[in-house]
Amino acid sequence: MLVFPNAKLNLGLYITSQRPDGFRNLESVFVPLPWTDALEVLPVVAGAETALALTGIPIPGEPTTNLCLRAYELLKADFNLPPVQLHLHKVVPIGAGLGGGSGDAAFALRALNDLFTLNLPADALESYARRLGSDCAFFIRNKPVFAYERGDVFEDISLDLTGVACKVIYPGLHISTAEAYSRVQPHTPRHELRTAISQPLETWRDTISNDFEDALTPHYPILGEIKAQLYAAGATYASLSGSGSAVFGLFPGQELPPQLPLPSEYQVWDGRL
Ligand SMILES: C[C@](O)(CO)[C@H](O)COP(=O)(O)OP(=O)(O)OC[C@H]1O[C@@H](n2ccc(N)nc2=O)[C@H](O)[C@@H]1O
Ligand SMILES: Nc1ncnc2c1ncn2[C@@H]1O[C@H](COP(=O)(O)OP(=O)(O)OP(=O)(O)O)[C@@H](O)[C@H]1O
Repeated sequence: MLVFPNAKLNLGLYITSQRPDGFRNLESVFVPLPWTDALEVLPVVAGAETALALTGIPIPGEPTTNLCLRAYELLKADFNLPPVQLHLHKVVPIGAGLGGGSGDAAFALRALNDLFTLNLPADALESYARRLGSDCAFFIRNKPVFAYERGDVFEDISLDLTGVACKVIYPGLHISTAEAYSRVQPHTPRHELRTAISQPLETWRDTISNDFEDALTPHYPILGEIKAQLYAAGATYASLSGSGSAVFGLFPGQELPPQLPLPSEYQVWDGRL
């Protein structure tokens, strides 16, 4: 079985309070971003052991800690799964605020559920996904939502950005999620995100922000420079995604986002949502 785990964008992100479990409560709108890895999950021949092959962008850390394998182990603990051969081809930048690893984990759960006919409903898959990371649960249903608590509890919203031209720029700066959180002091959101997101996209520049962006930009000025470049190129809305360092711009009404003169080492995704 071959699947294509996508990334996500955060439209607005507010860190509202510290939780007793060490995590923070947040409010954000998540939307799928069709920048994808490729993941193959195959049952192996009798006698062979579970293995993971990795190609594409190198992933820091031991392959045994890869979220795809952790997803398999989680289900194997509850179901009698046979060994599998996994192949992950990594394309989505890591440490970018795009949820790349989380998408891999959630798509691995979904693929194993389908391949071995476990018949787990979405609620059950979300519970497994939450155990692998805060962002993982979003990728089970993989549709625009308002997210709260750890970013893993969802409310439906009527937001349709299908076809909107989008540019995502990753400047090669790996910002660890834990470091990013440590730089933000939780506070009451500046805007009511559910109300703001329901207003026309043209208003978002003044009403939707990302607390990580405010906290990280003074330390990493390049983030502000990329955002300014996107607005100068005609973006209607631009922001850091999640805890960065990827910055995106939305260009509604345009066939494709404009080309920008960017350093060749930057990773860029151009397309339509
Ligand atoms: C920044 C976001 O990408 C926004 O969608 C997510 O909140 C990050 O989610 P994630 O990468 O799945 O993060 P996790 O693997 O669950 O947690 C990594 C670290 O981030 C911090 N963390 C994460 C989520 C959260 N709601 N509060 C936190 O304080 C914790 O220090 C945790 O140890
Ligand atoms: N399949 C995977 N893809 C990417 N990173 C993985 C994967 N499996 C495990 N990891 C580990 O997770 C770390 C990246 O997590 P991190 O949260 O920084 O980035 P991310 O998942 O790409 O997106 P985000 O920044 O939105 O959380 C890597 O350093 C790596 O050790």
